[in-house]
Amino acid sequence: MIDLKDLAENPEKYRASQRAREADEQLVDRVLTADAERRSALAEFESLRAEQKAFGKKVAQASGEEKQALLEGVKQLASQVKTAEAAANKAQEQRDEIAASFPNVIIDGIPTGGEDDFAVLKTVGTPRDFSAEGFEPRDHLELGEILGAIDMERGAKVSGSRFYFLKGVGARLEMALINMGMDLALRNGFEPIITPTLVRPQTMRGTGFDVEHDDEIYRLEKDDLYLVGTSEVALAGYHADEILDLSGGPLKYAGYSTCYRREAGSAGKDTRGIIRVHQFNKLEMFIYCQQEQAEELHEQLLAWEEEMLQSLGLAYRVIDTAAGDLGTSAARKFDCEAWVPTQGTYRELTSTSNCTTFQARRLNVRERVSDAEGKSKGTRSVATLNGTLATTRWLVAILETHQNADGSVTIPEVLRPYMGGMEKLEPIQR
Ligand SMILES: Nc1ncnc2c1ncn2[C@@H]1O[C@H](COP(=O)(O)OP(=O)(O)OP(=O)(O)O)[C@@H](O)[C@H]1O
Ligand SMILES: N[C@@H](CO)C(=O)O
Repeated sequence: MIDLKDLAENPEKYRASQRAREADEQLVDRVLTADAERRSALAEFESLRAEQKAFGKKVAQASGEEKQALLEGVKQLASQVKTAEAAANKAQEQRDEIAASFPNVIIDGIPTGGEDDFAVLKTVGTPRDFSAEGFEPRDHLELGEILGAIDMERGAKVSGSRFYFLKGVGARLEMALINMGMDLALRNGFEPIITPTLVRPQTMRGTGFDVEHDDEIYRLEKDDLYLVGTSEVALAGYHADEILDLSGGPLKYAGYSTCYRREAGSAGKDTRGIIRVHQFNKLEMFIYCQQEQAEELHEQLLAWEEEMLQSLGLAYRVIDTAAGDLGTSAARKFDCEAWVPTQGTYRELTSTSNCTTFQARRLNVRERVSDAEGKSKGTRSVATLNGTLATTRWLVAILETHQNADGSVTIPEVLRPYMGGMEKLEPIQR
């Protein structure tokens, strides 16, 4: 949820944000109008309530015929108060609904426009030149099959398209990657956490998902529960309706979960292998912090993602996502895209978002504030941030980048301790 007081005081900032997102800037005026209507309906209700109270006193003091006459007025007033209360509640609901549809206000200076208007912030590492090495690289699925690591056919037999089995060294490689990421997170003060993957609608909505219209989300109708596409959802809901003590620094969680995505808008896209699947695993960083710390911690999240990518020997670039591709909750988002040799292009492996106070407002996560003398000044919203530390999709870049002409794959050194010291994945005999 945006800060409605700030919107009322600085409407132009919100209009500019909407323009940068290529979204409807008139939404600003609709929120302002809905808020004015809410205030006026509330004022009408309160004034009638006051009148009703005063009238009640008058009736109590009256007697006989005068009282009988006044009682007629009591009935009439009660009915007016009821109508005004219903109108005030409705106006409040309408204001809340329209305000909830307003996306986060962007951080000044990020690229404007849509999906293709990102800015490349840097490119790190050099893509491996297979033609110079004299062999044609195999794609991750071919490698996965000859290594006995990925089985798409049986995935489709059991669950349908975009499902797969990770097995043998494939299963081990993913676990190794997650454990390596978890160790990095632990070194940097994150608390490991395994989250629920089914959440209530209010948790989804609070995180910024439009459960009524988002086709990406799997829903369990009978139970009114949603399967998460990222543990960010459960981690954002974790401290809902709480007042946090951030005096000792930010709260940092490293959440591990399976993620589910319908990929409804991706028909025909990435149909081969495990780039775009309905179910994958992810290690997620999630931070609750003071508002002033959010931008610096966002850079830090990006740095941890880059540390993972670099230590695995992957070539990648970092992009600053354009406003129109941020999603509802983010004010700024950096993606890291790793080079995928057989696609001759960079593909997204990580995404880190600064959601400023947007999710915290919706989920009512606050902290206490005090003045310089330590006198309490009430509470205010915290900021939230998230970032990907490892996912199943990383196997695509790792397998393709580190493959050898004979179909084996050299395991990056940093992963070896997590794979019992193994140095190479060897093709299996079938
Ligand atoms: N359908 C999917 N299959 C496998 N991995 C995925 C999928 N969707 C997302 N991921 C992984 O989760 C990370 C974070 O998800 P995010 O929501 O940023 O993806 P996205 O923007 O939908 O990415 P893309 O459009 O490239 O699928 C991605 O960087 C990727 O590693
Ligand atoms: N939760 C974020 C970062 O992983 C996402 O899914 O994009």
